[in-house]
Amino acid sequence: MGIIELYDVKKSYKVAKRERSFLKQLLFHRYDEIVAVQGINLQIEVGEAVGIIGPNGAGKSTLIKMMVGILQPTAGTLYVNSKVPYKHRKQNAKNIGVVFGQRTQLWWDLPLEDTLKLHREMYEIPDAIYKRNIEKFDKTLGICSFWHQPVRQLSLGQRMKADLAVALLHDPKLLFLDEPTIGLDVMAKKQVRDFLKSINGDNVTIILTSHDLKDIEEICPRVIMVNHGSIVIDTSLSEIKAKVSEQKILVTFAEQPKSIPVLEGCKLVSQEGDTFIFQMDSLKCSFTDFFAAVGSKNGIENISVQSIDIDEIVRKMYAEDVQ
Ligand SMILES: Nc1ncnc2c1ncn2[C@@H]1O[C@H](COP(=O)(O)OP(=O)(O)OP(=O)(O)O)[C@@H](O)[C@H]1O
Repeated sequence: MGIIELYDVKKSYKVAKRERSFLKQLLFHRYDEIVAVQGINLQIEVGEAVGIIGPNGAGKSTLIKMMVGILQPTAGTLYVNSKVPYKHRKQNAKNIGVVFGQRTQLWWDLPLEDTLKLHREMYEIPDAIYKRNIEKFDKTLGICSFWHQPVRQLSLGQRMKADLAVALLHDPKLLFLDEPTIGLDVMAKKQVRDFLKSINGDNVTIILTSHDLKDIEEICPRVIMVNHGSIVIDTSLSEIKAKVSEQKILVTFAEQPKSIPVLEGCKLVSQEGDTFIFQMDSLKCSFTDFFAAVGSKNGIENISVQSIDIDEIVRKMYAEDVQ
């Protein structure tokens, strides 16, 4: 059995319908139904690191909230650690860690030290494990350098590190993260990503949602793309990249080009200084065709090929509403 299993899970929200007249609004309580998740089947095994991506409003947070036990599915069955999360919220909480980048579990006016000690009491963490974990988090995240500072004084990066320490203090085997690197600088992002990779190496299963695809690319071998409440892709980012047949060709001409030929499957997209940037679909146009057409009209000084950036690929997939 997987650590997470979903069978035809659905979730819809009821929102009060806005009536045209105030009287109608007062007298009738009518509702609209928003379907956030529609019939998802999914299995995640122990030790996996899975990235959940999708455009705004796709249903990612709703999906995670059901796994965490905050929300009850409207239909279908969902198991986390063989338990139904919303029915066994306390027990589920003992086995999972949760980090929501936009919110914090830390006590705002207390130093980090006090939140961690409170957490130790709540989760009945033995002293030896508490000590071992604090040492580990200090070594990897440097938490002791801001140990005595009230949380409200911490920088965003320090707060995220503190949140990770709190979420993992009780040694959960499953960690949920929603936008863990939002607002962090490049150094802090790297530290958080390295840390997550290392705990995944220690067999902690990771479920991560992020709009920063570098998080996904670095941490998650498996990627699930959600759109309109359904899973539209379940694969790896390298698979997604491999399926994309488009490439960027950067050309510097020996002198100002006389004319740029029109070629099927290849278009000039921009120019940066002396460099002309073409986008070529290798299914429609070969490199030889490109070279023959463009190079025969103008002398080429330098040419290089770049694969399309992952952000660009996924942005395009969202825009095309992939099915
Ligand atoms: N509490 C709620 N009440 C009513 N509708 C909701 C509620 N929460 C979410 N929704 C709706 O459900 C749909 C899915 O929302 P959800 O927050 O799960 O998407 P998301 O993929 O996490 O989006 P984002 O990337 O912007 O965080 C959206 O249409 C949203 O408006």
